[in-house]
Amino acid sequence: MKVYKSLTIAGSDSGGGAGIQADLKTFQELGVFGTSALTAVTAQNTMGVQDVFPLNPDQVIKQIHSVGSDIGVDSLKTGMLFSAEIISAVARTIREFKWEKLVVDPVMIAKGGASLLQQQAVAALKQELLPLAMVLTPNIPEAEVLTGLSIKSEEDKREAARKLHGMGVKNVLVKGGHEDDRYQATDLLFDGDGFYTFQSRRIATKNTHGTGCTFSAAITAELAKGASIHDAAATAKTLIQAAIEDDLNIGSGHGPTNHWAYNRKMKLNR
Ligand SMILES: Nc1ncnc2c1ncn2[C@@H]1O[C@H](COP(=O)(O)OP(=O)(O)OP(=O)(O)O)[C@@H](O)[C@H]1O
Ligand SMILES: Cc1ncc(CO)c(N)n1
Repeated sequence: MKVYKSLTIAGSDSGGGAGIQADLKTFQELGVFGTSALTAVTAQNTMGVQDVFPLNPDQVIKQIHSVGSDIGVDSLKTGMLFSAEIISAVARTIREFKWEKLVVDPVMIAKGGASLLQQQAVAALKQELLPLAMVLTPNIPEAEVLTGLSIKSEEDKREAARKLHGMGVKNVLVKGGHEDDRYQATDLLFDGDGFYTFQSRRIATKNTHGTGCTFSAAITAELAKGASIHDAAATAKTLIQAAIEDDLNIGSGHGPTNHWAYNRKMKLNR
């Protein structure tokens, strides 16, 4: 049996809903062996981020080398990277290993408003990491920071996606979770040629902690198995919909989604 492997380079969420924990659970749900390189430890729960302890770039790089030199990497994703120094070191290492199936989730701010990326690191993200990305998955506020555009309409989303593609990203997937739409959650993919939308019913819930991490981890796992970006995005959208729908209601703030809901839903639909 061929074993597919995905690596996540991201922060730890002690609350288990986002970051490395969400990524590994999602890889598992999609039948992919998950490995990780931690960039930071956060003390975090459904109420917010209580503290952030970044690792130094050498500590991050050593973990990536340990995984890359022995276990192997079919695809990888980045999440919380925190500083320009970590971004530069990670970009250098990805170039060294010549990994191509890279999903960059440009994590900037946690739900409660805590900063997961230093402001001065945005330039490094744009210059060093975006040109290596096979897929970039910004939410609307992240797409605004990266492009300097204000995104209010579907056409604005398209313009932002075109601009990000111009920065060297092969496929741009602008997520619609933050949109002011009561009925639909619509994600937009631009592959350099055409636009594709992935739409679902918007679920009325406060328990959406880690949706972005889970969504980009699902894309990463599907790419490892050889899926096209279009198919990977479709699977990720189905998985995140099932995970949000199956409300766990953990904690008293923004709770996590259910990372094992997808397979159960697929079995029921069979
Ligand atoms: N209430 C909702 N109902 C259905 N789908 C949703 C909802 N909120 C988000 N999504 C979907 O979840 C995925 C992640 O989108 P979102 O824009 O919330 O990412 P994010 O802001 O990076 O998440 P986070 O920072 O909380 O991890 C997208 O596919 C989006 O359409
Ligand atoms: C560690 C970590 N990564 C990403 C996010 C974004 O959801 C978070 N809240 N925490």
